[in-house]
Amino acid sequence: MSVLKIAVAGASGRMGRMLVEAIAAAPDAELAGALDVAGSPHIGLDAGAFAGQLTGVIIASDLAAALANADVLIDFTRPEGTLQHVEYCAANGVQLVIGTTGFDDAGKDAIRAAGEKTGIVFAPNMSVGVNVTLKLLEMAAKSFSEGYDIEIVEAHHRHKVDAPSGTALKMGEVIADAIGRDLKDCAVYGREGVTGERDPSTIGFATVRGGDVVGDHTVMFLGTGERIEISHKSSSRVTYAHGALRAARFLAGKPHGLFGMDDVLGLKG
Ligand SMILES: NC(=O)C1=CN([C@@H]2O[C@H](COP(=O)(O)OP(=O)(O)OC[C@H]3O[C@@H](n4cnc5c(N)ncnc54)[C@H](OP(=O)(O)O)[C@@H]3O)[C@@H](O)[C@H]2O)C=CC1
Ligand SMILES: O=C(O)C1=N[C@H](C(=O)O)C[C@H](O)C1
Repeated sequence: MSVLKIAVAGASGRMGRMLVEAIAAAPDAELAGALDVAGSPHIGLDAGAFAGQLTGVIIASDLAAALANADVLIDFTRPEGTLQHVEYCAANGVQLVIGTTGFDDAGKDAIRAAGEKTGIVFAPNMSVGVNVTLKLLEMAAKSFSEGYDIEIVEAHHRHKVDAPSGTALKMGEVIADAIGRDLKDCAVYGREGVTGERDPSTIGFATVRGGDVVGDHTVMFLGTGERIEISHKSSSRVTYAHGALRAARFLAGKPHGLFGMDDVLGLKG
């Protein structure tokens, strides 16, 4: 069995810690590097220290050194950090699994361009459940395109820095595509004051932040006399970590190309 050598960016973060644990538990994967930002108090610690299971890999801030032995970098950090990593990986043939959310259009374009040089899986949510939910939403949206108002509600922990979540935005995009709308034209991000009656062509978003909510998403199709709700709730970040590992395995033998979790999970079409 060949062993996949994986480096983790944001190794001391909520997802980074979970990824280090998941890699340690996987028989076909090995932790090849652990990155964090220069100045982080976690630089110099063993990457497994948070889980009480030493890995022998020290958290460092030198990108080239951390990636020297890596086939793939798994990155759940912040857009500005991820984009630096993307540039380096594209130039040096390191594959990437990107879970970071909150990119602007220029950031997404940079990732698209990097996909011509190295293999990349880029998805705002790596859980199997959310990606199957996206398929359900595509189907539902086609049936509820007339006479139903569409609203997306998401809730996350108090530490989350971007809103709406990348998953909520992806849900909006999938629904808009399915019914021939452009999310850029029809999204409404929150309401306040005298808003007037609801425009039926819009897709509304509402954001809740608080406590330790791992990640909840509900799409409502609100009609006359009935309401359909499609929900996904994460109870542990392990589901994202396992999805990211599946994405890293999927990239083996793919020298370039930009892929989504629908490619990884065989959900396309
Ligand atoms: N696709 C998916 O399935 C999922 C995506 N996410 C996304 O992943 C990202 C991280 O989430 P989470 O782990 O909760 O966040 P955390 O804040 O817990 O962790 C972020 C990590 O990235 C590091 N970091 C911050 N800024 C930079 C930078 N400029 N360059 C390099 N590293 C940096 C942080 O270091 P320090 O602490 O020192 O600042 C920390 O180690 C978010 O965008 C989130 O939305 C989260 C869960 C699932
Ligand atoms: O920040 C998080 O925690 C999460 N972020 C992702 C998002 O923005 O959709 C995925 C998941 O919801 C958890």
